[in-house]
Amino acid sequence: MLLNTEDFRGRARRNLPRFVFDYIEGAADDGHCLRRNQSDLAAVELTPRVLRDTTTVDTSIEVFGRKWALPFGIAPTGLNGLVRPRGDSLLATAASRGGIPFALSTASNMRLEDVRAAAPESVQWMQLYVMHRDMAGQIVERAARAKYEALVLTVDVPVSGNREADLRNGFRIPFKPTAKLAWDVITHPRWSMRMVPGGATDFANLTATGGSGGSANMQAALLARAMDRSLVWETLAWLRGLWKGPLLLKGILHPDDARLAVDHGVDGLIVSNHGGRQNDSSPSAISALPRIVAAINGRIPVFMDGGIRRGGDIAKALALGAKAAFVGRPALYGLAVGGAEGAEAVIRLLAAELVRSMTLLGATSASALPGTLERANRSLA
Ligand SMILES: Cc1cc2nc3c(=O)[nH]c(=O)nc-3n(C[C@H](O)[C@H](O)[C@H](O)COP(=O)(O)O)c2cc1C
Ligand SMILES: O=C(O)C(=O)c1ccccc1
Repeated sequence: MLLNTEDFRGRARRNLPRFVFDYIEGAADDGHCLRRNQSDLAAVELTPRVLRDTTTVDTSIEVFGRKWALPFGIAPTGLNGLVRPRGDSLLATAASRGGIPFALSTASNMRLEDVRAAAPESVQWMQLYVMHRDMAGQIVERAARAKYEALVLTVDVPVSGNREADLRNGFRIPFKPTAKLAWDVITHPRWSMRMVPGGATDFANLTATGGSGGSANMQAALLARAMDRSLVWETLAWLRGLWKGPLLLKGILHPDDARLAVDHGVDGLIVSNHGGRQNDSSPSAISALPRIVAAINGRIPVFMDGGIRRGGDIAKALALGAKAAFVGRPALYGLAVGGAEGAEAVIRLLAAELVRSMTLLGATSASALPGTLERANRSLA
């Protein structure tokens, strides 16, 4: 029975070749940061308020003038086409059915225009990696034309984190097929067969989110996470010139960086340690959140991701001041288990858990959740 996201994780593990599952699970170094994301969420206490009318619980929020049915979205993840062919459009479809936003990674296996076409009416954001500024400029221009509504610049990958499982599996650049990889693929025939009609070529065509602009060099740079390391705060003016919509920074953990972001005209922040995949000594996202919320003091919306596995975790993020949370791996578990339907099932599961949590807490709207946080919350001391 698939009762929770952990059940989906177990099923995904069986369905996927080992190198794909390990890539999804991938954490930096010893996985301390990855585990911290979840253990610090587990330690947060919310104190119920009782005898409040909870006949109706409203989970919706408004972000940049758009309504979200639920206070969470799907985080940008690269190489979704490895999980399922056309994985990006399947996730976009699932998000659209759930009334939540989908963020497309620069490292998508599909053209950004095609992903937008899968869910033209729903909220879709574009995540940006800058390997080369010309290339980034082209992606931004295309994203604007395809009506992506916000641009998310990820700032915590100046270089790839050290993912030793990927190295051991031979899943790296330069890519060399090995007997071990071949065995991995052969022993997962359902996955392999799905890849045959086009998925494999999708993957071979990883084109920096869409074809035209992506030279072979750029693709290799993206896969190796070889980013332009000369990006600095002043560079944001260049992006602001290219992109007129909301601009967010993803991967902020230090309150001083949060203040700098506001000073440089950024419209939103995603507090994140990249799901524990980058710097292993980083604080958990949930523990970094309150200090950043305090530094921002309501000037721009603050989002978070990292370790969300239950609807109750979303309630905790909102209680600590996040406007909404994002989920990375759980959406991929759903995708691996059942395509768009599987991802939608994960969204519905998290939604049902969230509504139950809010009802138990006596919070009938997202904005009521901070009130369930007691001053003397032991877990936040
Ligand atoms: C397989 C995988 C690929 C990812 N690729 C990207 C990416 O291309 N761009 C990005 O900004 N973040 C990427 N992330 C980070 C996610 O956006 C998000 O920060 C993280 O997954 C949240 O943690 P969670 O998986 O515990 O929910 C990736 C994460 C995973 C698991
Ligand atoms: O693995 C990741 O976390 C990630 O951000 C990424 C970057 C480039 C290509 C694929 C994934």
